[in-house]
Amino acid sequence: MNILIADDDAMQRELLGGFLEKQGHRVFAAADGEEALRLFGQEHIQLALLDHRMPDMTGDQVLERMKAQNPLVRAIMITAYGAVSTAVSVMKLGADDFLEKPVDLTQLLVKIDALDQQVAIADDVNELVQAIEEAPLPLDIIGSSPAMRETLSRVRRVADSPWSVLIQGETGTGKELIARLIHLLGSTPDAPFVEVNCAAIPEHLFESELFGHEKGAFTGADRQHKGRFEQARGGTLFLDEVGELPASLQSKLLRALQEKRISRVGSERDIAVETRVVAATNRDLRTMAEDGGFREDLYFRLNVLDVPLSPLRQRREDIPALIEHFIARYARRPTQLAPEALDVLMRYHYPGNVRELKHIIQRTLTLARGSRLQASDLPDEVRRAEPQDQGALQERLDSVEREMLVAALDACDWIQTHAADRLGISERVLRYKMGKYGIRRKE
Ligand SMILES: Nc1ncnc2c1ncn2[C@@H]1O[C@H](COP(=O)(O)OP(=O)(O)OP(=O)(O)O)[C@@H](O)[C@H]1O
Repeated sequence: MNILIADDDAMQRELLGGFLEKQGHRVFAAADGEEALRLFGQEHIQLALLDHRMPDMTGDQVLERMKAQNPLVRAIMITAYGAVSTAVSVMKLGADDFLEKPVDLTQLLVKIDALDQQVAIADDVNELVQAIEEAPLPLDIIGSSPAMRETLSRVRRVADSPWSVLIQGETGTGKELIARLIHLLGSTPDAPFVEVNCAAIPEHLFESELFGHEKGAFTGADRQHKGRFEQARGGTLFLDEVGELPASLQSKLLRALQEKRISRVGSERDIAVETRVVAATNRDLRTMAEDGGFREDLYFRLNVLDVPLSPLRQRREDIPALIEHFIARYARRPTQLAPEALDVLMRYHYPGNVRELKHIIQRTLTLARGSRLQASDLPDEVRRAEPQDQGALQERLDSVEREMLVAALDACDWIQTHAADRLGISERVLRYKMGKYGIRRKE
């Protein structure tokens, strides 16, 4: 096993390390929490032996962070002699076992043996997860920022299920692309992917567009017509801009989703439709549902699984790769980007997100004279855009947050559990934020 020992006592590290190495394990030793976390990030650690009391962090704080990176890591906490209550609490926090100091080496071996099987299972699961996360995507989707990686990992997890998915993000963030990806990674990638833009279809045509109609159902219905629901049978129906769906149709859509049956306009007959629904919106559908602008039951039906997409200005790390991608796709000859042009593009705030960046590159490629795109080739509104004063914004947000925390604590007589409840956050998050802003009760 690869075992990490974290203990500020050098003698203890050497004693345990030497002993475990003799048993055939690979040992990594750390003198404090920070070093332990660094090693954990670099090495494939299967078991951690953590001293509960270290100068910079407690063992359970270290373990909590390790678990955030790899929830299946195994850990034995080493506590002071007689500290049974600590031992119980560290087990609650996710350690598999504990040992009291001075560590009895025979007992240590017994405990490690007991964890052997679990380590093997954890390794298998991690390998599987990694293979899924790293499999190539069937579409060209650029994004290695943490936000985009999180989105893509979520997509991989939800794609294979039959449940409805709601993709939420500003205009141009790639919602349609993600919907197609969900379809292609799903269980019926060869079945149809049918799109309906709920904002583009006039209300009076909507029902027949979605559910179809029989010949003679209304004036002008000179032929039978299959609706998009039926066309998407066995595959995916993508409801774009679902927030724009008129109220009268929301209930009809809800019925179709609940009963998995539709009827064409002008027909009494029900038709069974096994269609997966993926919806997208740039509106805040939850607030709309709360305010009565969107049926709440339909919102819950659509939002069984949700995939949020961040605006491009919140994942600027993706901009260079996206530019490269669009240049490769649209340039007619080898083209480069001058560093000053990249600077300008990195600073711009992209209200139209990735679509806007794509249009900027297309436009610049058409108008630029040389094979090197200069800052002066970029559209005026991009060059002239005020740099986003992120520092100032963050400062304002922080000061508002701090004020809210203090007000809640004051109102609750500084009882943290109550204040956390009032703010709708966990007590742990409250404590973290109090630490961050140095909030202490005034004497
Ligand atoms: N991560 C990405 N990698 C590559 N291309 C992207 C990415 N995200 C978006 N695009 C491209 O940007 C354009 C806009 O994407 P898309 O139409 O999916 O956005 P949307 O969120 O559905 O927009 P709207 O809300 O206006 O319907 C498309 O040409 C798409 O291919």
